[in-house]
Amino acid sequence: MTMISDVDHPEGGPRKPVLSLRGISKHFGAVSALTNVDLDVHAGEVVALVGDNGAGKSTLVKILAGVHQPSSGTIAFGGEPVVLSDPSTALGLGIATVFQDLALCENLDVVANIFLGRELNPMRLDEVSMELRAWTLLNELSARIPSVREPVASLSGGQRQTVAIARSLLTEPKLILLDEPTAALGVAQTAEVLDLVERVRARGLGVIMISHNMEDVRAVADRIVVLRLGRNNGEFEPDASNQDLVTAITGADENSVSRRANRRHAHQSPELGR
Ligand SMILES: Nc1ncnc2c1ncn2[C@@H]1O[C@H](COP(=O)(O)OP(=O)(O)OP(=O)(O)O)[C@@H](O)[C@H]1O
Repeated sequence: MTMISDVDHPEGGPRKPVLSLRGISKHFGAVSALTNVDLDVHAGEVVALVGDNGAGKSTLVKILAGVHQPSSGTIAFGGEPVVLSDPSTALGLGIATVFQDLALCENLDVVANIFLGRELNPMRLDEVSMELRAWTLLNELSARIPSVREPVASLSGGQRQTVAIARSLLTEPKLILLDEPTAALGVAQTAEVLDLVERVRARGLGVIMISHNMEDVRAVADRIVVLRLGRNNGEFEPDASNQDLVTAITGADENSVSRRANRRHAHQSPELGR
């Protein structure tokens, strides 16, 4: 597996980002979903994208996946300006996306799901080679899947997420976008998926992970980027204080959020966009 960063800079100069967004805006009619967003992501880096409901996270990921076109701004990928005109262009350039619904085919087995879509089997591998490739990929990810011939309908939430991530790695992307990979998972399955994210990072990929769960974000992210009302409202180290994060996400400081929560007799810590 080639590490992108080392190849880019054999003399050891400053690391170039694999992805650079400059001044990205997106309007849906009168709604400004994103305004002038700048963002860099490096190879081997996990960037957590956090923000309240409607902050623009999904819109940003959909622009990178080629689903939406930005209204203005530029995207550079691998140091070159790119136009992500549709999903297959984004995938072909090396940007893979795992959407929240995972887009798995319930009745098909793990191998068939990993190779779902003709563009993922360009070499027209036969069944045995496909099974071997799927096994190798899952082993590299230390995935806990009992059998690649299981229909995905019989797998746990964490295992299904694993299959979807393995499928996205088949095309050897340089950047992977994960849309709330731990949503609705229990403690053990969340830990399994976060381990998987670590292993994807270790392969030298850049990772953008949308999450509403600050514990997950702190566990795995190298950097936390906060979107608020469609703008980049600050970038934080994973050990940033809750107060700083809550302030950036909601615009209110944590104490005033807690006071409001107490008045409602809430027993949980402030919810961040959930
Ligand atoms: N296809 C669309 N048409 C019109 N408005 C849209 C569309 N997609 C998103 N929006 C609007 O853009 C804004 C940002 O939405 P987006 O889904 O990107 O936020 P988000 O941060 O992903 O929120 P959530 O955490 O709830 O998923 C919202 O005001 C939303 O209503």
